[in-house]
Amino acid sequence: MVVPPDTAPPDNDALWARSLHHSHEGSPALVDVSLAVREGEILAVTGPRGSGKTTLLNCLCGHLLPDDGEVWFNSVPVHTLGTLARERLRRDRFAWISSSPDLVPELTAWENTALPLLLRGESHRTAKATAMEWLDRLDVGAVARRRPAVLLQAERQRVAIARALATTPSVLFADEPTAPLHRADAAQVLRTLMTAARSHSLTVVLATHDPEVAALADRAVPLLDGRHAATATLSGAAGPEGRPACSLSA
Ligand SMILES: Nc1ncnc2c1ncn2[C@@H]1O[C@H](COP(=O)(O)OP(=O)(O)OP(=O)(O)O)[C@@H](O)[C@H]1O
Repeated sequence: MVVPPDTAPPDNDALWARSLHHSHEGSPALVDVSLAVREGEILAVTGPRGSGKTTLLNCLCGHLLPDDGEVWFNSVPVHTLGTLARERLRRDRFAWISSSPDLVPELTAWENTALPLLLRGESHRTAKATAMEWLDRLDVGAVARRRPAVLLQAERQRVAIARALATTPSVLFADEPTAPLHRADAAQVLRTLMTAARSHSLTVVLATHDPEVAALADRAVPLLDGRHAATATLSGAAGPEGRPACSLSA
């Protein structure tokens, strides 16, 4: 389906992007990608290495400004916001899980998990209780008082996931969230992540190259070389809920 240039973002879409273009140092990473993510939907962005998944997630969450195109979060035009407003949006409404857990080395596991809650203004007591609850759900409650340096990589990743979920964000961006975990570990962590997302009606945008991980999502948007991979064959095709699998302006 072609998105006409004067179309307003639909009310029931949490995230909506039109005709995104982005280049890294002159090399195109995203070319004319448009998509919509509904409230509470788990959307997988799939594709091989270098297909533009991370760049797309960064544009959607306002970390990167697209060279061209629009990104709307509810009724907020993210692409027009200044740096501070985009930082506030990411702090207050979004959470991000990457494939490498970027924990603060000086803080313990529970302090890392509580940090975004404290930055949002929650009390120390509430933030700690919420952090401990999520660390328990991710099976790392026992290491809550340890610093990242003495944790296993898999434990650090679970802490990073607990930190993201503890904020119950409006949108969770997860970029290969289980990449550093062994297969069985990854399956268990993904189940926890999906259960938490469903029970809290989180909107999730999940970048993955793994078809088994993508199969857990409600819908998948495949990228290849920065473009929607199915441009030629799927344009206008209905998705599982009777809407276009991905709206393209190409
Ligand atoms: N900071 C950067 N500087 C220069 N080129 C970049 C940068 N980030 C990404 N790229 C390039 O942009 C293209 C898309 O990269 P991107 O990381 O978005 O893809 P990806 O699908 O997430 O890949 P991966 O799974 O390897 O992370 C690739 O060609 C990549 O080399």
